[in-house]
Parts: sequence; structure tokens; C-alpha cells
Amino acid sequence: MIVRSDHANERAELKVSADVGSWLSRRSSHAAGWRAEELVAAKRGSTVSVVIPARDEEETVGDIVRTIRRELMEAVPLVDELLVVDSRSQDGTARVAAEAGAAVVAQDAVLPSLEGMAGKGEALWKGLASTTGDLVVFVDGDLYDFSSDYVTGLLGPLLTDAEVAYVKGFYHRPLGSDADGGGRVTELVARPLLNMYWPELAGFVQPLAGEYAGRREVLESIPFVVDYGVEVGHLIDILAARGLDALAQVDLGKRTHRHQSTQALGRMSGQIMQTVFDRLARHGRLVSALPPATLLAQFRRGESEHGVEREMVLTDVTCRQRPPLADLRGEDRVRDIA
Ligand SMILES: O=c1ccn([C@@H]2O[C@H](COP(=O)(O)OP(=O)(O)O)[C@@H](O)[C@H]2O)c(=O)[nH]1
Ligand SMILES: O=C(O)[C@@H](COP(=O)(O)O)O[C@H]1O[C@H](CO)[C@@H](O)[C@H](O)[C@H]1O
Repeated sequence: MIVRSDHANERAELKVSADVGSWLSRRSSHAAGWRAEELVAAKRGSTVSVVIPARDEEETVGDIVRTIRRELMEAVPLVDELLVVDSRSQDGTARVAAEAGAAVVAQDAVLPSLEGMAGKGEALWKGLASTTGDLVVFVDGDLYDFSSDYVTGLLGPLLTDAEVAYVKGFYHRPLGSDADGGGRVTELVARPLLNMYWPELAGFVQPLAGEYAGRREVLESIPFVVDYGVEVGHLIDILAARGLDALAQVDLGKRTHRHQSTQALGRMSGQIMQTVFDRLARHGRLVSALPPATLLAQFRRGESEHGVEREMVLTDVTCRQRPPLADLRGEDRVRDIA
């Protein structure tokens, strides 16, 4: 372990808490340790759904679906249900996913009595509402080198330890020629904030990982932030509801995916920070005199309007969320698989 301190006069050795240290060794595993055939035996009648949120992912979603179908549905009956949630795509995502063998549902067609919202968390929540598996695995649709180990790795702890409720993937995340340059919002925003306010979660290597899995009863008992705040909201809410030992992480090796622009990640960061501040208030960890403003102003090259030679781009980053699915009873809870 590399221990650094920027305080020259620091003598004491820096250490994470004993709880985080023991959690790291107890609740971290490697995807290679979980074989599909053994996990099929461990299902013992439980069912597994995979949900892929996809907005304009026609280039990558097909290979992900084919790999899961071939290796985890046809070769071994590990995955019982594979759903792609078409998240208001403007390209051929729905067609490509269906041709590859996935069930496909349009995000806005799920729970149609509710007003549709935009965002990744909305796609995930609608995917949860449209599936029935006892265990649900979420996989992003923009991955370039997806391996079925991602799914077996995430299912391993859930199928072999009843105490585990939710499993995050972690991986090396290249960005161009930098082998570990990816995860920019993780490193610049999410990790510092979580270490400040939820140091219990400091052991998560990739707190924003888009590949994770959980027990349905847990996933249906928590709210889903409808935008990119969904992942950080899950970690904070499950920690509060079930404790650190209900959480685990699995080394999935390497992950390459389509990267967004810095401006887009700026909006993502705003959404994540709004979620963190919402949870700080909800969980009583920070009382602020003024709630954070929710309008993000960014600037890009363009026509000046306010005396600067830039175009101002305004985004509302208010933290909006869907209630726990378990709270929706009656006719609203319908399965809308297309
Ligand atoms: O409104 C949205 C935004 C994103 N996504 C999907 O969520 C995953 C992760 O989103 P993205 O790649 O934009 O995030 P990044 O990986 O760049 O952080 C991808 O499969 C997207 O297609 C979605 O379904 N709806
Ligand atoms: O981890 C991150 O910093 C961001 C951006 O990653 P890159 O800098 O584009 O590799 O990606 C993640 O964050 C999103 C918000 O939680 C997740 O929804 C994505 O699945 C995940 O890729």
C-alpha cells in the first residue's frame, strides 16, 4: 500500500478505518473465482435478470447481448431474462438489441401512467420494473470489450453469500493511451465527496461503476435517482439501510467504454453532487444554511450574450428520483416487455 501525506510534518501513518480495512479483505473478490457452471448450481431455484440501459448504443449493445445470450443463457442457464431498456435512443439501438436476441422495452412505455423522465437512473428503474429476476444485474450498453465474466463475477457473491445484497464491479479504466485515465468523475468528484462524508465507503475502488448487481427486494426498497446520480445514491442508501457488510465488490479486470466530453461530465458531476447533498440532508449528515443551487451554467465557444465571447449553456441538475418500486402497488406495477 502506498501511503502519502502532503503535510511535510505529518509523522503518524495514514490509515483507513479498521472497518474499511476488514471490509476490503472480506468483501472483495475476483471474477475469475466464479465459474458459470458452479453458479447455476448455486441458483437453487432463484432467477436472474440482466438489464442494459441503452441510449444511442447501436454500435455496442448487439455484441453485449449476443455474448450474454450465447454464454450465459444458451450454454448454461445462468441468466433467465435479458432486457435492453431503450432510453429515448435516436439511433437503431432497439432494433440492434432485438436482432441480437434481447427483450427490448422503450423507457417511456413502462409504467405509462407516470410522467416519463429522462436519464440513466430512469432507464434502470424502468428496467427493474419490467423484469422479475430475484437477482438483477445492470450492465452499461456502451462497453467495447464486454466479457460474460462481468455477469458471473457480479453474481458470485450474491449466489454464494446470503448476507450480500449488492455487488459493484471494479476494473482498470483506460482513457486513450492512459491505462488508468478513465473514471474522471469518480476521481475528481465522487471519491473525494464519499471519503469526506461517507468514509465507510472509502474501500470501493469504482463507486460509480456502471456494472453492478443486487437482490430485487433490496433494489425495490430504495429510490432511484433518475439521472447519473443513481449509482452514488444506491451506495449511500443501501449502506444506511443494510450496513457496509451487505455490500461487496468484484474485480472485473478492465473496462473500455465510449467516453463523454468534459462538458457532459461536468453535467454528470453536477447531478452526482446534487445527489450527495440531497443524501447529506436526508441522512442528517450535513445541515446547510442554504440548499445548493440547482442551475449549472457552463460556457462554450459561441455567440456572446453577456459581454463574454462564449455561449452560456444552462442545465437544471436538480436531484429528481423515483420512489422505491415496492411503494408502487396495484395497477401501476405492470410488466411492459415489448
Ligand atoms: O439517459 C440515459 C443516459 C445514459 N444511458 C445509458 O447508461 C449507460 C452509461 O451512460 P454513459 O455511457 O452516458 O455514462 P458514462 O459511462 O460515460 O459515464 C450507457 O449504456 C448509456 O446508454 C441511458 O440509458 N439513458
Ligand atoms: O466513473 C466515471 O467517472 C464516469 C465517466 O467515466 P470516464 O471518465 O468517461 O471513463 O463513468 C461512470 O459514471 C456514471 C455515473 O455514475 C455511470 O453511470 C457510468 O456507468 C460510469 O461509466
